[in-house]
Amino acid sequence: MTGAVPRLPADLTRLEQLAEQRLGPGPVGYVAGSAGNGSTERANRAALDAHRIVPRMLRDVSSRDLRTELFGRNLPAPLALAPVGVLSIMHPDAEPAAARAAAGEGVPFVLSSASSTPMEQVAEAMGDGERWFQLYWAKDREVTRSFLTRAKASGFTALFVTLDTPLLAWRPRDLDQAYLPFLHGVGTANYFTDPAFLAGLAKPVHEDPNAAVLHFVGMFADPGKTWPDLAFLRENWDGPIVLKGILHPDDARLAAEAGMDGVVVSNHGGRQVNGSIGAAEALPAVAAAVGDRLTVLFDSGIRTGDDVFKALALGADAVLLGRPYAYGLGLDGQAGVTHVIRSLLAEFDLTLALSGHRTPGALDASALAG
Ligand SMILES: Cc1cc2nc3c(=O)[nH]c(=O)nc-3n(C[C@H](O)[C@H](O)[C@H](O)COP(=O)(O)O)c2cc1C
Ligand SMILES: O=C(O)C(=O)c1ccccc1
Repeated sequence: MTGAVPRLPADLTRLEQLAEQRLGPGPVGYVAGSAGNGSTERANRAALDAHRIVPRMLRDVSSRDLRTELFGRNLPAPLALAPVGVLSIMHPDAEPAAARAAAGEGVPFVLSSASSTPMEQVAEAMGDGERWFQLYWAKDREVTRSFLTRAKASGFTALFVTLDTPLLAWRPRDLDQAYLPFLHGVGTANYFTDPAFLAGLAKPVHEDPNAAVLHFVGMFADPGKTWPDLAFLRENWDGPIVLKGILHPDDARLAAEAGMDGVVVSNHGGRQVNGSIGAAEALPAVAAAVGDRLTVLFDSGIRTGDDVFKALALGADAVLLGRPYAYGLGLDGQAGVTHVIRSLLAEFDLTLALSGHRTPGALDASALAG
């Protein structure tokens, strides 16, 4: 044995508890926490657990192929890392470390608008690794336009527009601990380096950092947006656009009508509308409504390889992973994220094989009971 950090467990569901033991209560509380009394976070798990896999036998699973095409890109597996803001609260290496781990495995990294590292630096850390940019759609149109220009110039190929966070939800853990990272300027890196954002400040950031943070809090998202506003994004982004936070099949249809390329069926990991439907409960109806027209991605509650299997069987083309990689980062930096990606995909590959399937595309509802 070398080094002080023990190997991370093969059972990824143990990471949250380990992170609680080894990292500070504020940061871990922020990542692990959810909205309200946590009933939607529990519903996410219950919705996945309610389905059971019904394995098939004698189907020659000696070789499997996890490769998946998304938005015209050939990926090694139906997996990407979800946009998670403020990652420097987990580890000083933050987004560049997580992004390097993703790039090393060929897995796309979705960079949050609220990252603790400017997008240009994350892009540089990734080399030619596949990167997608998550947009918090700001009130200030020039900031949005500038973000799109910067993201394009930095090699981000797809745009993920998060619709479920026009306001931050009531999150009791953060309120009780008085822990809100962005009030200390964490998560503002893309804004504080943006000429359009800086132009909106009365004084430079170093002269009045509190005013700059308050300006960020007041403008990073916009509860006034409606469906016709998507035309602005379509005009200013020539790559794929994916709407994140879709739960209703009618919203998925509206996304298709607005010329979008995909949706992420997600409730933000239970961090926004407490009391809302478990994300996996919403997946079949969304896939039935738009699966032939749009790429359907899924997140919220994925913890194991069998969860990936179930999401694909319920109609997703691929999944995003949120909290588990943030814990991996917190516990062991880039190596921790690599561990999480490899473990999840190895378990998924074995679940696929042992259930009698060779490719992700072979999965449908007939693989499940319940
Ligand atoms: C600490 C934290 C920060 C997040 N920040 C963002 C963000 O900046 N943008 C976004 O679209 N989603 C954000 N999310 C939501 C994730 O992209 C994803 O939807 C969610 O974590 C998936 O659920 P899971 O954590 O159960 O895998 C965040 C989630 C966490 C836990
Ligand atoms: O915490 C979150 O879920 C989130 O989406 C967010 C929003 C703004 C800043 C940092 C994270």
